[in-house]
Amino acid sequence: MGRTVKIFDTTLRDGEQSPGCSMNLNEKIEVAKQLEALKVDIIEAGFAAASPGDAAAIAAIADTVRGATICSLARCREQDIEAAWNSIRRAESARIHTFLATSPVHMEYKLKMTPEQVLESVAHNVAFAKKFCSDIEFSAEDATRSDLDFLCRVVETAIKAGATTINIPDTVGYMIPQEYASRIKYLREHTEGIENVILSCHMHNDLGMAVANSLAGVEAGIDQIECTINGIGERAGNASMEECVMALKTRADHFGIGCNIETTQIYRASRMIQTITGVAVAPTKPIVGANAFAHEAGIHQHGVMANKETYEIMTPESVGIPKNAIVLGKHSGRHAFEERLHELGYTLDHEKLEKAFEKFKILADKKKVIKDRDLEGLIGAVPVSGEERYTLDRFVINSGNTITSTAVIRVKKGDEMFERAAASDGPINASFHAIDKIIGKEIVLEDYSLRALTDGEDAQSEAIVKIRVDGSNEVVTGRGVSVDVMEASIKAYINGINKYFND
Ligand SMILES: CC(=O)SCCNC(=O)CCNC(=O)[C@H](O)C(C)(C)COP(=O)(O)OP(=O)(O)OC[C@H]1O[C@@H](n2cnc3c(N)ncnc32)[C@H](O)[C@@H]1OP(=O)(O)O
Ligand SMILES: CC(C)C(=O)C(=O)O
Ligand SMILES: [Mg+2]
Repeated sequence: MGRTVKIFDTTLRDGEQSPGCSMNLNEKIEVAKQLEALKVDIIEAGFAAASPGDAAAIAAIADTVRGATICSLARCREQDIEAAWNSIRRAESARIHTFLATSPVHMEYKLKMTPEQVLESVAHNVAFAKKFCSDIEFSAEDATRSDLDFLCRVVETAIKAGATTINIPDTVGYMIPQEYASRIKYLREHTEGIENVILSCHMHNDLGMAVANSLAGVEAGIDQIECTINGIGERAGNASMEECVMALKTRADHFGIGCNIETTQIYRASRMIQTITGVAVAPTKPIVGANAFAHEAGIHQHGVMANKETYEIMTPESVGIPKNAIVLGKHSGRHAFEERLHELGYTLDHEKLEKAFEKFKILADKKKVIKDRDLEGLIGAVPVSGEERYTLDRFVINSGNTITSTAVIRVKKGDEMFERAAASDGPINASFHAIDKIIGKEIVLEDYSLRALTDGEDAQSEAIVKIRVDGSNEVVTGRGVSVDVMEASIKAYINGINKYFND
């Protein structure tokens, strides 16, 4: 294979801009490590000027991750660029990514700048960033609704000022593949110096064409795809990494273009993002959805039994969905347990493995067969982030359709026990109110969901809560897993509270 494209992952920046997809420091580091395992070329770790928390997370990732370039976004403002540099400066390889909108509507109404002022700002700020860092990316925000000749001038200006990567984003997901390809062709033919830089695409999915547009861009000469795990991102999301990468791999006959991604890490990355954000992908989501490799119809099943290629264009193993060779249950030992975790992509240190094994045995007493989803639930998909300040000790709930629900909850904090009771119109509310009394803070429940992790009567439930503590701007995601729906819900609420205190 001749050409390769770089994969620029922006799960931690644009992905985190998805409503409800905020991540804390430990979670961002876990995601960054998984991106390292995926062998992405560039990790956009955040937007340093957005908040001290964002800047700290980028710096921690710059200190931790090796192999990938670590990048921070910055507006065309000196203070943003300085904040970006300060957060990435310790990375093995660092990039400042600065951007400015170039479409008439953005320039006039949002920036209140004339086209000439935009050109001046690009020249000034790219040159300013270049003083700190040799690797500079410039993005012309809303490039796809910008006047093409003006866009050529902007790109030329950025290149002259020192940009080494030029991104042509479809900020509002407006493009059609052929149209984007011809824009790229026009830019390549009418922009001085463009042959000396990396050309990048960054497509949004408002019309469901982010992946198709990225691939059309690559065919038209784009060298870098900006994308996110599970396609999370602003509004309808960004181009999904797993779809772009597997399209290039599966249709190598058509594209003849490779990338460095270790595709067997895709499934784990997808599960990790779902667990951390509490945002599940649709069962029909390509590559990573629960049905992506399931065959329901008789004719399909018959075909697959004869030869998988009748209905499978890629194998589940190629994206890291492991074959279920070992059945885990109450008679399984540490070796089989550890082996299965390995197959699922988890390597736990001795202490975490022992804790997980203990939990596994307790669960195996309640459930006949422990499935992969149960295991992921059990180890929390990512090793427990931060210290567990509060843990659930016990609960008693009284509920019915003709009575007010009451809950008595006992929570452990260090060596102390705290117990409170509360009444409400439902058992979940009553439990959460009892916990609020113990914590002594105002906690607003923004969202709550419950789903079965596996099928069958003894399935474990996974509860996800999104809470806001003490009027904080940050919504925290908590997660709890149990065969008992009430226990899962209470654990999720306590997990969210622990995360709030760990942030
Ligand atoms: C297409 C994208 O995804 S762009 C990235 C979007 N991501 C985010 O916005 C998340 C992080 N953002 C934030 O935390 C905040 O918006 C901050 C800290 C960056 C700025 O906050 P505030 O100072 O309160 O400004 P606010 O967000 O209300 O408005 C944006 C300001 O930046 C200006 N601006 C927007 N884009 C740019 C740019 N690329 N370069 C320079 N200025 C810009 C706007 O014109 C506006 O300026 P004004 O305050 O002088 O009117
Ligand atoms: C900052 C830029 C690259 C962006 O996210 C967009 O234009 O969508
Ligand atoms: Mg974007």
